[in-house]
Parts: sequence; structure tokens; C-alpha cells
Amino acid sequence: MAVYRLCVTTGSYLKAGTLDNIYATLVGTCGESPKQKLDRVGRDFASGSVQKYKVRCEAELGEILLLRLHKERFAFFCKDPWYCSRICVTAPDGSAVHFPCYQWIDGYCTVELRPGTARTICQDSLPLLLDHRKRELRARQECYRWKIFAPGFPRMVDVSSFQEMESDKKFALTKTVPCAEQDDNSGNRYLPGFPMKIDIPSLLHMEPNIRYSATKTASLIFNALPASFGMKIRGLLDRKGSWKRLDDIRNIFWCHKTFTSEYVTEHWCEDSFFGYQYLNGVNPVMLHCLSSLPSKLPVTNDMVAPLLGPGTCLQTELERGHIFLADYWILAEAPVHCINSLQQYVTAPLCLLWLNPQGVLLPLAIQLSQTPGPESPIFLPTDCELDWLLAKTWVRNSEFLVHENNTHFLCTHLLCEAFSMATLRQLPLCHPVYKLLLPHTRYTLQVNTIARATLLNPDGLVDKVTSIGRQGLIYLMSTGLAHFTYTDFCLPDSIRARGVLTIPNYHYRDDGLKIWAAIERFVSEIVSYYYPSDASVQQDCELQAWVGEIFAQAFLGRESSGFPSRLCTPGELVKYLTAIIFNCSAQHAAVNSGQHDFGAWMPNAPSSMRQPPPQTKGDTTMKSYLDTLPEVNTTCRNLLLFWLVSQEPKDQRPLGTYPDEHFTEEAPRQSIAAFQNCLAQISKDIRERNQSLALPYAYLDPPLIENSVSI
Ligand SMILES: CCCCC/C=C\C/C=C\C=C\[C@@H](C/C=C\CCCC(=O)O)OO
Ligand SMILES: [Fe+2]
Repeated sequence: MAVYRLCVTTGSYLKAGTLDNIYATLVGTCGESPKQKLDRVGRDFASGSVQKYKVRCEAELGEILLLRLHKERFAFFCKDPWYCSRICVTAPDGSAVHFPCYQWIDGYCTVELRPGTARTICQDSLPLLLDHRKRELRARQECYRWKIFAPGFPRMVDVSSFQEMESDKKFALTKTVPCAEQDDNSGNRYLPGFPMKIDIPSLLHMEPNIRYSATKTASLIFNALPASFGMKIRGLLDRKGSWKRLDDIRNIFWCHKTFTSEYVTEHWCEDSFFGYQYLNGVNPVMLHCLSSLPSKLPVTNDMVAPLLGPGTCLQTELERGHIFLADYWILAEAPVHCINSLQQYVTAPLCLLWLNPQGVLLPLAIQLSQTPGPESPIFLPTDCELDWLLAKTWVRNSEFLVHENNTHFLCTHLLCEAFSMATLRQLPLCHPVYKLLLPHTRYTLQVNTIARATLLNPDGLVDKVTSIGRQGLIYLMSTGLAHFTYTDFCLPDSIRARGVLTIPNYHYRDDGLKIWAAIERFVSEIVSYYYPSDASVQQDCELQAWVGEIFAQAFLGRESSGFPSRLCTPGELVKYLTAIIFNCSAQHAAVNSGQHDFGAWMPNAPSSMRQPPPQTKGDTTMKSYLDTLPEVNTTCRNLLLFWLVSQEPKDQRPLGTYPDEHFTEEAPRQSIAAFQNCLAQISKDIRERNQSLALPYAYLDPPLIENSVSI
């Protein structure tokens, strides 16, 4: 008789425990144990419990290859989901094998787990294990299916398949009809008290392993309700018409003021703060260094000489690499729509900036369209104050649109969703890249599903608050994806290509590069441990299918994007994984967490403009300025969203924390510890630097960065 001891850990999430019966079977190289019920005196599998059981076999099983967990009905009780964290099996000779699980097991089924030692497909030779990999992936591909949101968009998760799974329907693996056109919109409706439509059905059937935890859901609701209730009872969410005075905007939030939101309210008019936001605001990716002016922006030396001062000229400053451009060309053909039944406007400005000898970035000239001419005057800091303020506000509106739709939603949320999907569909649980990436995909499918149901749906929040609405968003994101490159995706390359390596006080760049380097060091240790040669990368067909699927589904197979469609060396793999982890964590934090800070003072980030851009100078009054900014209800609806998404709902996991121990070998665990030490040092340096700054930059302080896109 051989006795194997099992130590079973149930997760400590709310309702993680189960009343269902759990049985176990051990499969080894020398045979299989009988299926045995895991049953002790008292309550089994309570939330947070660690319980020990014995599995008896007639003879020893040899090397343990698989652990089968069977979940079956208990008496007359109905199905009770179980979150199993891990199981440790101790063999009769005292050796221990760890089986990471970290998943919800729903319904009555059998789950087969492999020991925690990570293995690529090339490292497996036993037919049993090769077959297990295949079956695991087939099941995942059946569960997580791609769907097309709109032509030109990265593909996304098909949530209706979870409902279909529940009702055991049969269907094709990928739906090819764009869902923006095919959906039955009957579930998309107004709920009492809500200012926009909500697509309820898509929220109901989330697969438990990608669903927000109860804590996170409760925290999101808890953040939303008091803020929306406060605005509702003051009538702000329903009040149409212009703001009567700029100062009234200060009173939208009385208890959600932050140090930065107050700073913005004080300094928003200053040119130096306008320039600062290109470096350390929520959209720090726009600037390109110019060596000559583009013909579409005919700024002359005479125009800017008063600002440049004596001893220099535009040509000299161009030669010195001190002239930068923010070009909003992408907005030129964006459709516009109506809000509160009134036509809204959009434009595609060009904003020229100068890095002065004191190291301060200042706006030099603004042209509010891509076509120069008498109807598109070039606005200058020397113009009258309100003309210049209005021109800058138009640029801030363009910033809002490009930032929210492309820098934020497309390049972090949607791309990270595609990475999550490919990881779930193409890599088995035992694959080292799965173990590495899974923590960086946590809650991404869920938050994007919520965003699609509340923001991107017809008459959802995007239609209610932005000048371009949902159709404009679809245009902007598909055009953005068609131009997005691997260079843009990799921070060091993007900094180099944009020529912004030496601008002083560019904290996003400095902190971002340190975090990039820390991730790169960590990833290269993991990769070199599992991929000793070029051949080991090239022959890993699961890895190649994963990268191929991302290329096809996220980047729509566009070769000119520069994204790889296959990986040939460990170095290429390191860069690719580093970029994915950086964008899922740090990049999202940099472009997400400051939305309330920089947007609460609405004129700094207006979501829509109600008058056409000025074609002449000297006509702007405070009244025409206020009549151009969004109406009261539009402002408040947008600020509600900014408030909500700037705070990560509870149940956070900061960058580099891996409480789910997917890696069980010593080497990767040491690499994780070294990564954590490195991030702690970066945090210390950032906090020290911030002490001497008038406006601290903390968005890339590692403890404040989430591992994944989860809000
Ligand atoms: C006012 C109530 C809205 C409720 C929505 C609840 C949560 C939001 C869920 C996800 C948000 C994700 C992203 C959205 C970002 C950009 C979308 C485009 C917005 C725009 O163009 O206005 O934020 O992290
Ligand atoms: Fe976000």
C-alpha cells in the first residue's frame, strides 16, 4: 500500500469555498490511483482553508504526471463554484510535488493539473502529456472566442460565448460579422437614474476566471454611487446649457480634490504648464523633435521672434533640436455628432513647442487645422489672452480625444485584451510564458467588457460626452491601429524615434525607462532559463502560435506595423515580453491614473467643443469661450467617469507582486525576488526625486502601478 498526502488550499476570495464533493486521482509514470473522495470530518474546502487528505494506492505511482480533480454534486445541493489555489502532493518517499491551480472550477467537471515545473512543448515527450496540452488548449479555445467589434479594431473576447457555453449551444470558433452591426440592441437601454444606456446582457455572463472579484465589483460600485448621487441631487447630471462662470467648475467635486487637481486648477492657463503636460500629463507620447518645419505649418521667424528673444532664431532652435511638434492629424477626418441635440465640432491642430534655455517647454504657435490659409490663422502667445487661451483649449480638446481613444483605450486596454486572449488560447498552464504573463492579464477582459457595455455602446457615455461620439471613436481607433508600430509600442525605441531623449524633467520617460529595464532584466532571466538557444524558441510551436495569433488578431496581420509574426531568438522573445508586460502595467498606469487629476478642471481637458474653431483673431470673449466648452451635464458625466477610472478598485496587485505562485522552481522564484528588489529601489528613487518637485510625478511609482489593465 502506498499513501500519498494531499494538502489542498482553497482561495480566500468571497464564496471561494464549495459544498460540492471533490475527488482526486493521481496519474504517475507507473500507474493511476483510484479516484478517491477528499473527505474529512467537518467542513471541507471552506474559503481560505488549507486541508490535508490521503490518497491510497496499491503500489507507488512513479513520477507524478497529472492530478485530476473531479467536482461532483453533493446530495441535493445545487452547483457551487470552487476557487482552488494549489495542491501539494507528498509521495511515500517524502518528495513533494506542487500543483498550482488558481482557478474557479464551475459546475460538475474534471480538471487535470500538471506539476508546477514549467515546460515548453519541446521539453515534453510523453504522449500522455503532449495529449494533455492539446486537450487543454482545445477547451480554452472553445471557451475564449474572438469577436470583431468593428472593422480595423483589434479583436476582442466574445462574451456571448460564455452564455452559449452555459446553454451548451454549438457554434463556430470565430464570429466574423462585426458586432457593432450585428448586435441585437434590445438589451442596451436606459436604467432609472443613469445618464446613458447600458448594455446589460453583455455584463451578465462573464466566465468566472476572468470576472472581477466580489471585492473589486463592490469597490467599483462604492466609488461610483456617492459621486454620482452627489451630482444627481445637485442637478448637475441633468442640467443643460453653458457654465455661467469658469469658477463654477471648481464646485463640481467638493470632496474629490487632489493635490494635482488643485495644482491644475491654479496653473492651467500658464504656457509652461501647457508644455509640462506633454511630458508628464496623461498623454506623454505626442511630441516629436523637428529638424525642419512641415510645409503644412508655415510659421515664420517673425511670428515667434518675440518669444525666442534676442540671440537666436527659429532656424537655430531647429538645428539645436529644441523645436517639437504635436500633430493631431488623425482628427482631420473624424466624424462629429450631436450632444443634447446640438452639433459639436472637432479639429486637427498642429502645436509647435520650444524648449527654452531654462529647460522649460513652451508652446510657440498653434494652427487649428492641417490646412494653412487665411481661414486657419496661426495663433501665438503674443495674441490677445482669450484668443490664445481658446487656441490652447482646442489643443487640449484634441489631446482629450487622442489620449482617451488611442493612447489609453486602444493602445493599453484593447491591445492588452488581445494579449490576454492569445495567452489563454495558445499557451497551456504549464508553459513558462503563460506563467509569466497570466498575472499581467488579470481582470482585463472584464474591465473592457464593462467599458463596452457602458461607454462604447450606442448612446453610452462616449456618445453622451465626446464631440466625435461612438462613430468617431471607431474611426479614430481603427485609424490609430492602422498606423501603430512596434517602435511606438517599445518605450526605448519610441523615445529615440521621437527625438525626446534629452528633454529635461521628462519624468514619464525617466521613470518609464527604469521600469522597462527592470522588467527586461527579469524577463531575460526567465527566458534564458527556459530557452537556452535560438532553436528552443523557433521550435516551440505553442509560442509561435501565440505570437502569430497576436499578430493576426491584434495587429490584423499588417506587416508594416513591424510587430513580429514569429520569434526567432531568445533576445526577440525578451523584447516582446518586456513590451507586453510594460504596456499592461506601467504604460496603462501612466495614461490612466491621472485622468481625474488633469481632467477634473474641465477646461484643461474638454471632451467636446460646441462652436467651430476660430477663423479670425480678436473675436473671443469669455462668453464665447464658455459657450464653446461642454455643457454642464456633459462635463459632469465625463468627470464622473474620470473619477471612477482614476482609482483602482480594491483587490489590487502592484507591479511585480505574484501572490499566485505559478512558478514553483527555485530559479524563477529568485528572479521574481530580484525584480521586486529592483522595483523597490526605483520607488525609493522616485519618492526622493518627487520631494523636490512642485508637482510630484507618482504615476510610475511601482507600488502604485497595477500588474494589469484592470480599470
Ligand atoms: C459614468 C458611469 C460610467 C460607468 C463605467 C464604469 C466603469 C468604466 C469601465 C471601464 C473603463 C475603462 C477605461 C475607459 C477609457 C477610455 C474610453 C474612452 C472614453 C472617452 O472617449 O470618453 O478607463 O480606464
Ligand atoms: Fe484604463
